Amino acid sequence: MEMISQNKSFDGWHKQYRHRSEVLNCEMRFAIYLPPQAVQGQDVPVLYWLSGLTCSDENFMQKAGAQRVAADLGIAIVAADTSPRGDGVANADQYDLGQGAGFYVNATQQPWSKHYRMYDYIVSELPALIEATFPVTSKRAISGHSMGGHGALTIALKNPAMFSSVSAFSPISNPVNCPWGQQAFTAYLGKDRELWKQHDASELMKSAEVRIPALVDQGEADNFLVEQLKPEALQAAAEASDYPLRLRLHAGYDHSYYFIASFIEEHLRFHAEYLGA
Ligand SMILES: N[C@@H](CCC(=O)N[C@@H](CSC=O)C(=O)NCC(=O)O)C(=O)O
Repeated sequence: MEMISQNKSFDGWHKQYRHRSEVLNCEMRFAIYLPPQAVQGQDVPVLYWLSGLTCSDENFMQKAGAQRVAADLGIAIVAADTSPRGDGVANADQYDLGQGAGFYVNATQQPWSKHYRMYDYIVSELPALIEATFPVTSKRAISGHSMGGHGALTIALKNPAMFSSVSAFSPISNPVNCPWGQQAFTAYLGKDRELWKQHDASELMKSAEVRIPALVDQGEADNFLVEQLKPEALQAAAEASDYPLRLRLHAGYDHSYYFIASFIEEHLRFHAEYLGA
């Protein structure tokens, strides 16, 4: 693993690393924010952040403004990339499939299955690397935006013992019923829609047996809201299964990082409560 940048921030450090991923079969990059408590030798809990379509490890770290509160609370933040990358990695012409659009699933279909195993990368390889390398505890939370909100919710719902809480901004809440999800799941998982449901937050929430606290924020002026995001499906699933979901709608906010920056402090404080930070 090689460090490729570091910047001091709120008495902690933002660092970017390059590493070889055995799961994804390519070189990957991630970013970590280590709060001052970690710099001073204390082991701290970790929030994993999953970004949306077209993003890398950089969007959240540069735009969300999370470092001040993470420093205050003593939480490390790991921002993953959104897909495998490189010249030898399959890609597509559009922004919502292929590199930058891994959808946090393990692809079973050609030509994607050789590299696109983002589910295993986020659930296994990346946390193992982080916990072996940095001064962190095994207390974890997970959050994300849009495609990354879908990733955070589905990964937490499928692995509730791994995370103490989950949150999302503007998640793709019901991918089996929206164009982004249908396109990605057809390409990565094939045509069997029953298999898609294993990666659909609304479907998973209906039948969740172990329930970790969930917070979702959604802007009402989001131009993807009606066609792609469908938070009403998640709300209905939570009501049907009595899931502890807090879904908040915010007038005037759109899909951008201006929205995320407005509410990230509340998400960090929500996670801190369950992380014991
Ligand atoms: N370029 C596309 C829209 C891409 C986009 O809006 N990406 C969002 C995530 S959308 C869902 O996963 C994003 O976070 N962009 C990066 C940023 O820094 O804002 C288009 O033209 O429609």
